[in-house]
Amino acid sequence: MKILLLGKNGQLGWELQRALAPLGELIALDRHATDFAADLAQPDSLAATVRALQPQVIVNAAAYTAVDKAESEPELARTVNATSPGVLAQAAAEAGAWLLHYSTDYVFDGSGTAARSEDAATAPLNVYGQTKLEGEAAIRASGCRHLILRTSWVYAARGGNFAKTMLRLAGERERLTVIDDQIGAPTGADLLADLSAHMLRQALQQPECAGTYHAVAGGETSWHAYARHVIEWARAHGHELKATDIAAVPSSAFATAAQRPLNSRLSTARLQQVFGLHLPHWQTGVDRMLAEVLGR
Ligand SMILES: NC(=O)C1=CN([C@@H]2O[C@H](COP(=O)(O)OP(=O)(O)OC[C@H]3O[C@@H](n4cnc5c(N)ncnc54)[C@H](O)[C@@H]3O)[C@@H](O)[C@H]2O)C=CC1
Repeated sequence: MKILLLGKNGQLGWELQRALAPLGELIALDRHATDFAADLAQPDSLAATVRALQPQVIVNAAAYTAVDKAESEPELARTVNATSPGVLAQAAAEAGAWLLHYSTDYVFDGSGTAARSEDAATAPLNVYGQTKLEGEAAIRASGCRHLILRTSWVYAARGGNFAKTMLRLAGERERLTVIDDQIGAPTGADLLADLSAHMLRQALQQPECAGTYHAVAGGETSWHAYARHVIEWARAHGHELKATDIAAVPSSAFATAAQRPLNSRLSTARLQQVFGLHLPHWQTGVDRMLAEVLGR
């Protein structure tokens, strides 16, 4: 089996290179690939890449993920997050290939406190969420066999992430202020990549598993409790940090270009039921990432 992976160097793409490798011949590209066009800002070039490579599976880990910047670059965000996934989906439909694609909790408005199911009404608050939602719709409209995994608060050991930023700030300052009114589940790119591989393997055998799934780690937290957890973990493992006061503040204390949903709780009942997979608690993955990053 031939698998085409786009966006190979993002948080998720990097982990997918590992997780998808045992499933078949993996061709992993990023936007600067020279042999085959793989820049999602250039939708017209993508169909030729699919036709030339003839993959049985296309995995799209590429996305415009700069949530605040998207407010001032809506056209580029839309091209990368909606138009190009639609082109890939059309090409997949024509080739009889599967498309595995990722979306976000930001397709919802985050009202209330309940965990949302896949069928809950969408109402994005920002350009990024709107373009990701349009990408989902384009994939469904293409008629290709697909899996769309909506995830949230993705982190990875490689590259920058929220936990690393908190550790750096906690080393520099006595007082940190962190938002406590956005609730969600930090989800490791490694977990998401492993889920992807398992789900893909089953879906290839059972095409009726195609569809949209919420894929996030277990449990829930706020950014504030997440930051406290990270700092306490580091202290418990012998790291000296200056910060003694981790103050909880509302989202309104931080002015950002894009509005973010307060309630990012996603129900994973469908994923667990259809695929029989277990979603470990978010702290399990974060602790593992911290051990990797801090070398303990
Ligand atoms: N990071 C997060 O907190 C969340 C991410 N997601 C979704 O998960 C998926 C993976 O996200 P991450 O790995 O965290 O993002 P990332 O920002 O780490 O990686 C995105 C990748 O897309 C590539 N890319 C950007 N523009 C491109 C273009 N024009 N052509 C080709 N490649 C391009 C980037 O170079 C990068 O390698 C995306 O679909 C994202 O929308 C969903 C919810 C939360």
